[in-house]
Amino acid sequence: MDKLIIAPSVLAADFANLQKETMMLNASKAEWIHIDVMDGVFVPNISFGFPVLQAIKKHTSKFLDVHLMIEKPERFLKQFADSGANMITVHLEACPHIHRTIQEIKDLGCLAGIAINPGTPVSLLKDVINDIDLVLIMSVNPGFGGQKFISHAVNKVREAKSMIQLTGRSIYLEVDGGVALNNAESLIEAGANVLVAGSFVFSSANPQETISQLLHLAD
Ligand SMILES: O=C(CO)[C@@H](O)[C@H](O)COP(=O)(O)O
Repeated sequence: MDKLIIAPSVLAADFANLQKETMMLNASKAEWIHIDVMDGVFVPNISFGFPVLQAIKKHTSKFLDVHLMIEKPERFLKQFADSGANMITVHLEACPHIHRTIQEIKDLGCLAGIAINPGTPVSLLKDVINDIDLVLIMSVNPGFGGQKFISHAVNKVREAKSMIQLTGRSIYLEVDGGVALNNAESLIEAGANVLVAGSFVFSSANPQETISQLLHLAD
């Protein structure tokens, strides 16, 4: 099995104490911090943008995994890269010229990821899989934290894993939405190597311990 990475989603953090929450993640075993950007158009919710990313960047050296749930993300790639993104993931459904968008992300010095919604087949990644660094399988319909995990995502992870193996390249396989101890094991078994967890981490009594528990599933 590849090494497992936990990427807590700060969408579920206490925004009034973002510095404290970031410090808590710094002291945890989470290697990445997941940043959910929503525009109220691609998804029916608005979260935050550059100032929040910059504020988090100021207090961490962790890998910042930026998930853009926005229409035409190519308009803002440079600002996200300049604000501290290490990975920029865009939605296949939101990009009319996906290949160009991937190239732009890479030219900015970031890793490039593609996310697909629960209703989007994995097979649509076939023509871009060789160009990307990460596949993000959404296990909820994007827009909100705290939703119920859609179990079909496990089959999609398995399918994406096979597609990745055929490339012979090392590509992160991430799952996002409703991830918790009761489904993480099946996701890991199916081939996921990055787990995003928002409410499960931040609503727990001991978020650092919860992150460690998720990581131990891969032992
Ligand atoms: O992108 C999204 C939601 O659209 C996610 O990153 C959620 O923020 C994950 O939250 P939980 O489902 O883990 O609470």
